[in-house]
Amino acid sequence: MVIPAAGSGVRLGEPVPKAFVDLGGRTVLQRCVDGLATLDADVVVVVPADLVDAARTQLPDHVVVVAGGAHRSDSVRAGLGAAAHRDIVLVHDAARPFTPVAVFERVVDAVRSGHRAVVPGLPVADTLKQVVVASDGSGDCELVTRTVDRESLRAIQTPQGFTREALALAHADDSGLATDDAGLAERVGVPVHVVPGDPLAFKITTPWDLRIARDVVAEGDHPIHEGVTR
Ligand SMILES: Nc1ccn([C@@H]2O[C@H](COP(=O)(O)OP(=O)(O)OP(=O)(O)O)[C@@H](O)[C@H]2O)c(=O)n1
Ligand SMILES: C[C@](O)(CO)[C@H](O)COP(=O)(O)O
Repeated sequence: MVIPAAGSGVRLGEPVPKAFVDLGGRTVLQRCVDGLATLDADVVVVVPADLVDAARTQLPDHVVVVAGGAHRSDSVRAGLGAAAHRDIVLVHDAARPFTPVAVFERVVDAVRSGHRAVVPGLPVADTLKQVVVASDGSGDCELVTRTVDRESLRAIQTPQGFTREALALAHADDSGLATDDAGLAERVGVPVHVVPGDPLAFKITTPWDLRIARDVVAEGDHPIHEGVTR
């Protein structure tokens, strides 16, 4: 499994890169790795180059740590270069530290059942509108051009699971960039299937997300805490 954790967390705005932000005495990255303890997985963590040594001291010895790149896709490729040769490879954001084990199991089961690329996703709850910059002098307002049919939309999470062949194909162009690995797979014609995600697999992206994450830790009521080393 590859854990991209080399982002800087611009939208979060903390003084340290997002994976190294404290969540109740453990970093985001440590909590993410803790949550994998019951899974049979070889773990490669990808961190900013100047934090490789720090990550090695903070993580269990069996975790391989490598330096990432400028974009998420570059970091994933760096991780793949150090990953064990498994038939199924998962890519999972460090920034989703509370992802329940059941989501990993759903993704892996779907790949085992014959799908080459599988992602967890949730229905979209909000009404979605497409906008353009208003050109009628209405100041900061944007102009709605249409309301999007949300019934066919899914908000996609990680872990994303692939056959080794499909993920290698997705990353064969080593300059390919996308916000997720499934996006690269789609581009090369790999069918991507969606299984149910979980609200606890939310990504810590903004200060609001960090606040929720700290509440989750303080309440200690999330399922991954059951039987998992904290
Ligand atoms: N060059 C990068 C960019 C992102 N990531 C990782 O990819 C995951 C999802 O990325 P995101 O949440 O967008 O993280 P950041 O890029 O850090 O966020 P921002 O865009 O706000 O800077 C995170 O675990 C992040 O550390 C990475 O390994 N290497
Ligand atoms: C991989 C990802 O977390 C799936 O939702 C997401 O695409 C990462 O990119 P973002 O730009 O941080 O949303």
